[in-house]
Amino acid sequence: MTSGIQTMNKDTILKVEHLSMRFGGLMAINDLSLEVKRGDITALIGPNGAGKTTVFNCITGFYKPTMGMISMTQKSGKQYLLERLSDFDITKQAKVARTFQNIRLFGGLTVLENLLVAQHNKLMKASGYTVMGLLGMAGYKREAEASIEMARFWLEKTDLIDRADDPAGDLPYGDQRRLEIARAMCTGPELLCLDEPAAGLNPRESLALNNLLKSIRDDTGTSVLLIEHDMSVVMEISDHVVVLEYGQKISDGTPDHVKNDPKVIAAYLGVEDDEVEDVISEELDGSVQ
Ligand SMILES: Nc1ncnc2c1ncn2[C@@H]1O[C@H](COP(=O)(O)OP(=O)(O)OP(=O)(O)O)[C@@H](O)[C@H]1O
Repeated sequence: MTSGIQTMNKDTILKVEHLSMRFGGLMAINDLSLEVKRGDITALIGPNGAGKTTVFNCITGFYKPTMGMISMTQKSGKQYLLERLSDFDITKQAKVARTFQNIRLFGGLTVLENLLVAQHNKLMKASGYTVMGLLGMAGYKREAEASIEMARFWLEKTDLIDRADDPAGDLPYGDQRRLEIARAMCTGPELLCLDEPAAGLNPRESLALNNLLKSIRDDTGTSVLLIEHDMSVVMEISDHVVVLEYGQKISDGTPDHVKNDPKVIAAYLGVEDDEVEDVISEELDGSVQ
């Protein structure tokens, strides 16, 4: 895991500034600022309804924020203001990919086809957007081979190579979750946003997911932003954790820092800050008896 000092030296890939999102009378996100460092796994955590998915939806263009700025800086130095782009361009130009809380694969297509469809934009560009291009151009053939190679790489990495020709909908749940991540990686993202990737996984699948995410960070340099309720996953793989409650940030730092932050303990136990000490000692007394 990355030390705090190394993290300070990293540059910022995503900067969320004064983000607010209102749904009618409900302020789901209220003046939220946070940063994601390049090459880190950053976890966004918080109790149910804290606003985590809403933040994801603002970053990935599914919602237009009521206020605030979301800037993404690519490795090349190119910058994008995500709140001004469509969801399509956030993936295509800014290179932000995401998965959803509820799996959204093409269940009737094979595992391999799901990974090839993800690379459709690149292939169409290589064809010059013409049928003749599809049929004859050398550039298209090269790109098609590269797409298959990319799909094969991620099938191996996610341990799905033996299921390549099976319909995605036939895979067990844990395999489908990994396929979603493979599909997102096939778009060549610089930032990968994962909404509850460990939800519904058994301990063996959860361990495989941890290893996959660490390998995505370490071997490809892709930055990862994840929402996760499973604290064993968050504490094991994150370099940086941001905690939300009622649409506001209540803690931000290393996993150790947030784990011991009284505000976070209070949020998870559902008590006021000044009652935390009492509740913790009561819990300890209870566990000793
Ligand atoms: N499209 C919407 N319209 C109205 N209210 C919404 C909408 N999306 C989210 N909300 C509300 O915004 C608040 C934050 O919801 P959100 O789904 O972002 O929380 P969350 O932290 O992701 O929760 P969970 O952990 O349960 O997924 C909730 O009160 C939710 O009901």
